[in-house]
Amino acid sequence: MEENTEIPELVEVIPETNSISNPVQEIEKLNIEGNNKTPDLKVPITIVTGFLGSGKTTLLNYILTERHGKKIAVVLNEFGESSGIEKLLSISQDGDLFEEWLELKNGCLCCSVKDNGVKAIENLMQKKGSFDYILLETTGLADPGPIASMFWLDDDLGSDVYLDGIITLVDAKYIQQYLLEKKKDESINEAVRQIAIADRIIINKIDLVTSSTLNTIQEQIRLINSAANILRTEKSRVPLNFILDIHAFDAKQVLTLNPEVNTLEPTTQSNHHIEEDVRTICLSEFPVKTIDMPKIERWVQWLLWEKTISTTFSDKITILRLKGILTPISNPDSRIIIQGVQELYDLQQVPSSNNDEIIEDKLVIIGKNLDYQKLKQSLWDCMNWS
Ligand SMILES: Nc1nc2c(ncn2[C@@H]2O[C@H](COP(=O)(O)OP(=O)(O)OP(=O)(O)O)[C@@H](O)[C@H]2O)c(=O)[nH]1
Repeated sequence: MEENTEIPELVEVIPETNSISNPVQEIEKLNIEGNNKTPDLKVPITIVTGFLGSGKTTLLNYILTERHGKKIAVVLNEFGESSGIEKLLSISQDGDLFEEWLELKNGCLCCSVKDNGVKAIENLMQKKGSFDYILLETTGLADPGPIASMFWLDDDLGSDVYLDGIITLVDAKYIQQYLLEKKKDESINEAVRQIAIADRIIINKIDLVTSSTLNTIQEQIRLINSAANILRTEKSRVPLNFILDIHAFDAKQVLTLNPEVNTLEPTTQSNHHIEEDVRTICLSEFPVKTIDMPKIERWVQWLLWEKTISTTFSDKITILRLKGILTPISNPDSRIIIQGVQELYDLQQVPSSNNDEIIEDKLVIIGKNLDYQKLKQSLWDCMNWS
């Protein structure tokens, strides 16, 4: 294993016109939050995804050899394209390898029923003792959506684990080619899905491309997902607090959605040709100051389950990720936090603190076939639903 050297200089990559928070500031903030965090009895799981050869294993090796004081288990979500029947989970911890075969009637881990992966990890924790942290590496060809859904669990289920965040590695040399790949069934290709669903994106292998190519890649990634934080690096080296203990699915984390998150309408977006038309849209400036929670929930269900904007529009849409902060009619001193991953969603009403008052209501939607005007219209219309 390669000896640890200094982390290479990390380049801030977010274009000014289309940016979220400055990662350097973000890292400082995460540092502070990480240090003061209330101890959590549940074990965090970070999903590490990225297309073939993007540097996932390099990242895991780097994490495991860094000083973090954590007992980390690595779960490899590997499955042969041909078999798809059984799933090998390997847990390595301090060089010790433990393997468990998951017998899945429905195929690989990512298409199995939700419980199986979680139960397998809980069983392993019972057999091998608990871990402080779990890193789950998906195969390069995996759609991380179903895997994320599997580990994004309701608190009430009393699971020992919780989903901390989704990290996507991007191979700077090949990503542009991967983004253009067309699937036979016209569905969204995996490279695009992996970017769309991410909380943190690491553009790796920057030694293999020019800085202008990197800027172009950055723009293409931003068009797909303007809500994720991005860092560029070599050999997958990033500050650990950029990727671990990020609490991306906590309601409080959604409250920190940067006010500058992309508000571009699809028609005004750049000319970079990406076959898979996945975009981030941010709805803000709502017609009413407070929103009826049951109505917004029904609207979210329309989006995620009916895969259309409303009864008025027939366009088929695909939502990969949803994050929102709204103010409920029932209690304007609180906020509604909305999160969604593919067909799963969560709405929570949380009390607002003084700091939250400056955070504007907004809804960030990442998906395919999104029409800004139609989405806005349908959201307005849903306020009049009886
Ligand atoms: N030039 C260069 N090579 C890198 C960099 N990071 C990783 N690599 C190399 O790229 C190759 C693939 O890296 P891995 O970490 O195995 O990638 P992976 O995503 O785990 O690959 P799969 O499991 O096959 O999907 C290895 O030979 C790494 O040493 C980098 O920043 N620059």
